[in-house]
Amino acid sequence: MKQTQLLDGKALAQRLQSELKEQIQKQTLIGRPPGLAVLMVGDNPASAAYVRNKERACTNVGIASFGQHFGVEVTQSQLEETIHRLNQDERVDGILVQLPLPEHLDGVALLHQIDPDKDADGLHPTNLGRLVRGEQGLRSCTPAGVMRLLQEYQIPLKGKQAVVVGRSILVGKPLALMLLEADATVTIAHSRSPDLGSITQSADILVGAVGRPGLITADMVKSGAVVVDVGITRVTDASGTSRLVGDVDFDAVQNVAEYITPVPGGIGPMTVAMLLQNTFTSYLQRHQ
Ligand SMILES: Nc1nc(=O)c2c([nH]1)NC[C@@H]1CN(c3ccc(C(=O)N[C@@H](CCC(=O)O)C(=O)O)cc3)C=[N+]21
Repeated sequence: MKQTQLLDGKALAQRLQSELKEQIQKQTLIGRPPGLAVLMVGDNPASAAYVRNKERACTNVGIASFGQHFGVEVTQSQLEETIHRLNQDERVDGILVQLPLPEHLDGVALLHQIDPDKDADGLHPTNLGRLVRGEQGLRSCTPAGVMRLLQEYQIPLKGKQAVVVGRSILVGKPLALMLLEADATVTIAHSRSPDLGSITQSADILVGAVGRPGLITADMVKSGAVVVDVGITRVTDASGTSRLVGDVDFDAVQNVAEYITPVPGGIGPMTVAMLLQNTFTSYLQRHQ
């Protein structure tokens, strides 16, 4: 059997971050570094770990962090006021509300309050609309990270069959549009799609973006396909050790796929790299 090739998101993300660091060091005319504000609510340990990762990555490349961590008792209007203040704050180029939020808060309403030009997550309706229209705009980080990784390995997309499993606003829907923009023939499948395997079998590019470990098994993958695993679930085994697993049964699928992303070390680090990139892009654009 031909050896599968890893799509090494971790290595590419590291390279992109050192390139970004150099670019930021060269921006002396603006007189301040780019700034990113990550807003987090509550004490979800996974979210806290991601937020720490993002802030560490900011420090590494020279982006100033204006993050705030709120207790679960914070109100919708307190968060809205915070966002309005950050919208006005000249030191801040990117604002991100870490999801998921506690039940009593309306995350969509918060997204609407973010200045679209500071929407580092690319989730404001204006930026999603720009994506639908094929206009320039800030793009959601995870799907942008998938596209950048595919580009790096020169995976052809034009005229290829792409199947995205998952239809979330964070990943599935925007990624489908980006693949379409790259001239792939795109199918979006999801938890209500009957006979998922027969759909995924047609994929030259197969993306798992559901968040259900082991959903994509080897029999669902066409020989020679490019398999991208966006799902990241933390599981704890019988001995009590926890680890991250994707939607793809990696051990079996690597015998069928030509290219595959690992979890961890695949799309996760690319998401962070794209967040930093978006922050830098809006920093430059706000000073043109
Ligand atoms: N507004 C918002 N925007 C997001 O982009 C967003 C979010 N909310 N909520 C949660 C998800 C999840 N997410 C990840 C980012 C980095 C890694 C990452 O760096 N993962 C590493 C491992 C990290 C570890 O070991 O814990 C890897 O896969 O190699 C994972 C997941 C961003 N998300």
